[in-house]
Amino acid sequence: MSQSKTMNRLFFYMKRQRLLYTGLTFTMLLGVALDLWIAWFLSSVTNAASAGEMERWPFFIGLGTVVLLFIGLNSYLDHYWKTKVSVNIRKDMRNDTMEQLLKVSVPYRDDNHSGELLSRITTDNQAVGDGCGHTLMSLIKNPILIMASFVYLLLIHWQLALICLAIGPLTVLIGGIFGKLMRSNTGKLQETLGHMSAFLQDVLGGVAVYKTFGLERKLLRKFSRHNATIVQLETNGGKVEGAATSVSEVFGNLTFLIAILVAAFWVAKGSLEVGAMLAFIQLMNYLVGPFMQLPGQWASFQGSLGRADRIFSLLDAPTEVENLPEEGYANKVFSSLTMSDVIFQYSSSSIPVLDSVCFHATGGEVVAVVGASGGGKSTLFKLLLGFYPITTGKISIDGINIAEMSLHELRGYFAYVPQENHLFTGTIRDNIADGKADASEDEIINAARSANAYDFIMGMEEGLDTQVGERGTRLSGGQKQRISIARAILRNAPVLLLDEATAALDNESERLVQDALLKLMAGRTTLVIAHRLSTITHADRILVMENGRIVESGHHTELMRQRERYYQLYTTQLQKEVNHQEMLEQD
Ligand SMILES: Nc1ncnc2c1ncn2[C@@H]1O[C@H](COP(=O)(O)OP(=O)(O)OP(=O)(O)O)[C@@H](O)[C@H]1O
Repeated sequence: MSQSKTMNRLFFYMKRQRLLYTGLTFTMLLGVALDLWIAWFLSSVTNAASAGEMERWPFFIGLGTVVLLFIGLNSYLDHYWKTKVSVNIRKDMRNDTMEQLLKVSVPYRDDNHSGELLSRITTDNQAVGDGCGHTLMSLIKNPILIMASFVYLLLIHWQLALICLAIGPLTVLIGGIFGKLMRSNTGKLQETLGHMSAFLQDVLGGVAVYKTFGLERKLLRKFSRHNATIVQLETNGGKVEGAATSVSEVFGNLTFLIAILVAAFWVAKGSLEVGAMLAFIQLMNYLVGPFMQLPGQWASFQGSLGRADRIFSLLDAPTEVENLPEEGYANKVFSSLTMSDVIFQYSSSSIPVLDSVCFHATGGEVVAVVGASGGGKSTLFKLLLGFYPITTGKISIDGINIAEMSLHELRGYFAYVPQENHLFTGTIRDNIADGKADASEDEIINAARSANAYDFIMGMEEGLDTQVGERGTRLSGGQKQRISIARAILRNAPVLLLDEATAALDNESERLVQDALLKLMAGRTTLVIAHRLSTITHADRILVMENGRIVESGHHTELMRQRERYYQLYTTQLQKEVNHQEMLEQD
């Protein structure tokens, strides 16, 4: 994104803080005036001292005290308002980024690691906020202070003032060169930090795997590589900043020294008062100091613009919806679902994952989808949920093409129990209540009871208020599943999408989960991806999927009679279970 475009977009956020910026303009101008006043004060006191005018001392003391109070108050407001501007802009951007993260399409999420996206809302957001507060205000104040000091210097001694001004073009040049270098370095640094945070998220989420596989050293080595790149880029940044500072310091101090020597020469010649020379030195600080700071500040602001680019590229990402849907909405009526000749392929692949898929399900039916791994079963669910647009064919619910429905309306038909039950950090109550907005206590308890979760919840010290931990790590697999089922019960949507868990549970836990599922399925149309075929022998219809095609369809007995693909799958699995049982008995 071009720099002016980024600035324009940032300006949109800054405009909302116009009151604070107005206040900051006032404190900035007052700050400049107070700085100049110090120079004037220095000159007046020195000249009065040289002239022996001691009677003016009470006036100087009184004035100095009042102005000091002003300086204190102004400095407080200036600092506070800069921080407030930065905090407010960060808050607005964080909200927009979070809203966008919730709206982006599933394909976009497939292509972008969550850790990487996370850094946009954390470190990038921080840097942009800082850029719009302290850095930006210094970038505006410094040239004003430089100009005001220059005018004052002109009034004192125009030849000296012109010598001081020689530093100006040089600083602009340094700022231009180093600012560009800094922006490019910051961009690379952010990218690497993003990769590192993605890596960290993966590692922290896989504690059991890295501990049992002994991957600690390997992960540390990988982390060290990210770390080394960061060190390299930060060191480069330090070099660029250091070079900018040192070049501007050398030239700044050179100008300062030349001007002082020339001023002292004119004092010696009698064409400049000592007081004026002191004021001159003070003003030189206001002129040279800001000039020297400008390249660094400009470089830092460029860095913030680089971070803003990253946030805006996320804000521009394709979204599924314009507005976030209403919370916990579920349709109550459903009569039929039809998939006709659906062909679908993921953008990253050239082969269709689903190929001419057709099926029909009516209200109250249980349809099981079975087949070898990678056959396209989960993809079928993802298409029904509208996660990806289909390439060819049609999916309709109650006779309406889902492409013509809002995603909100479409998803209102479904309750989803995924294979890996995702619980959000919070209490058991919060997680169950996610099924329905404003669920009452009774509704939550009834859902927990129907899901066979109530007894174990009440057995816990804090009952429904028990914290589930990160992604539910404080609960067992079966407990998580039952909470997930309770959430789906509370949602009370007419179609249930059930991705049967492959993880084996012990017999008792399995019985409780199966019983909870039967209660959840009662009165609902259910599409179930089944991995253990023994659980779906009573399904109204079984679809056998292979390489993206439905190769067989019918009732269990019918398919067994045909002795084809389903028969093979079923008997193979049955044989495996028998072998497993025999092994256990021998042990
Ligand atoms: N987001 C994605 N992007 C690209 N390809 C994908 C994506 N998700 C799945 N696939 C591919 O699509 C194919 C079907 O995957 P899918 O998850 O639908 O299979 P499945 O039948 O549910 O398998 P399983 O029983 O192992 O869960 C696989 O080859 C998989 O690699």
